[in-house]
Amino acid sequence: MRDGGRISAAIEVLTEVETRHRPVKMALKAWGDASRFAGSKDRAFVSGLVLDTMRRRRSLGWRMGDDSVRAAVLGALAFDWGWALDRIAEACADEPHGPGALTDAEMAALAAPRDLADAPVAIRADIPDWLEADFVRAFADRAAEEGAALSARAPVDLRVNLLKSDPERAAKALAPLKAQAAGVLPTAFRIPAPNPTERAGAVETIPAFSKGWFEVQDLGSQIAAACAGEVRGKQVLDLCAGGGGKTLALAAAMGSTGQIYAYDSDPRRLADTIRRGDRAGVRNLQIRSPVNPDPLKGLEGKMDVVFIDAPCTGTGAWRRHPDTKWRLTPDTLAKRMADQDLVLDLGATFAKPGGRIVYVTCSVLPQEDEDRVDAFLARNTQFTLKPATEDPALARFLTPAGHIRLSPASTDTDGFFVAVLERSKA
Ligand SMILES: C[S@@+](CC[C@H](N)C(=O)[O-])C[C@H]1O[C@@H](n2cnc3c(N)ncnc32)[C@H](O)[C@@H]1O
Repeated sequence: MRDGGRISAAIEVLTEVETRHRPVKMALKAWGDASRFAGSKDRAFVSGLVLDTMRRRRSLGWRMGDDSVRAAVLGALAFDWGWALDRIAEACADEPHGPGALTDAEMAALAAPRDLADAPVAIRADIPDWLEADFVRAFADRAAEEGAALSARAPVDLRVNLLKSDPERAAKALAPLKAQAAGVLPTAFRIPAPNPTERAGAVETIPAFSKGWFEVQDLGSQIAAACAGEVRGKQVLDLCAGGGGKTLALAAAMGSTGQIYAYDSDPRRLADTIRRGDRAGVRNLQIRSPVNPDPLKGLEGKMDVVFIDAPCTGTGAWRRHPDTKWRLTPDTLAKRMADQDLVLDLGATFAKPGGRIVYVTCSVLPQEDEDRVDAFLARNTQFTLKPATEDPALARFLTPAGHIRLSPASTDTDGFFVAVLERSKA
């Protein structure tokens, strides 16, 4: 495909997403299925342009002085991809597949865009208006900067699985992917975000991946799992195990000692945990599926650690799922907050005296983070707040209140929140 056709395809997909409220993944797949002539480079171009436009949808509209999909796509080419005006004009005017010649207004906007510094915080942060107050509450005068960082492309992070490998051997295996040690944790590696239109190296194609030497896991998620502290020989319940990202990190930290129980209210999600656990060489995992009666029977009051990777709005992962940013509603946020209260109260029943709850969200919204913890502590007086980590390497991420708060702008990770709550010994 020529560039004009690719740009038209991106406009078509985004229009589908915005007018018919289709998830971007589905709209891209539908376009791909209907465009058998499109090669892998075309597909990477179109999906890259669609996602980059979605990431900065509002600020692109502001800079172009035009909120249309077409203007935002043209803005993404100019301001994010660094295309010169001539190149954009030529591609757009390319008959018969280009999206049509640039108008005078488009040329003027591309040549001299409006200054983003004059825009309201929600536009500079590239967030819906209704979330501006929450971002200001979370980040004060850095709200726009944090929102902008959540609108960038994300790197691919990997966790070396110590049950199967070690950082030195994994580094050699990962060399073809240009992965570098990420710092902070010795097991964390990072492949930088690819340039626009470039395809990221496929981690799954490295032979060491099928051998279970490493997992794809954001550094923030790895730090959150590390907040469980010393887990060797312990009884650990991963109450919201989902596809098993944290379960596997916890199991590796346990070094096949003690016992880890993985539960999720959605049994389909646990299927991945079983498969991934096998590949990773995990030997101390018990799946507690809700398809069985009373799946958590026998664990009440016995756990050293109850890990709660709570259902949340996922605002901290907007770099990876930019369409969820525009689909989020106050109603969904309220539902997630109710879910969080529920899983915290449920989790409390499994902590033994002196045991800990590790409460994690991948959201930066205080209503899902500090507020849920405060509400829990008010309801459950036998729990007290502890510093979220005792690891000196992670202490720099602690807030004055003792929580961990991570975000792309401040810690170069996805957005995460961690709080540790300890049950009294009596
Ligand atoms: C953030 S995701 C978990 C991600 C997973 N821990 C990982 O690292 O890959 C939250 C999970 O909570 C589960 N969930 C929601 N409500 C729940 C409940 N009441 N009890 C247990 N799990 C619940 C969801 O099905 C979802 O899989």
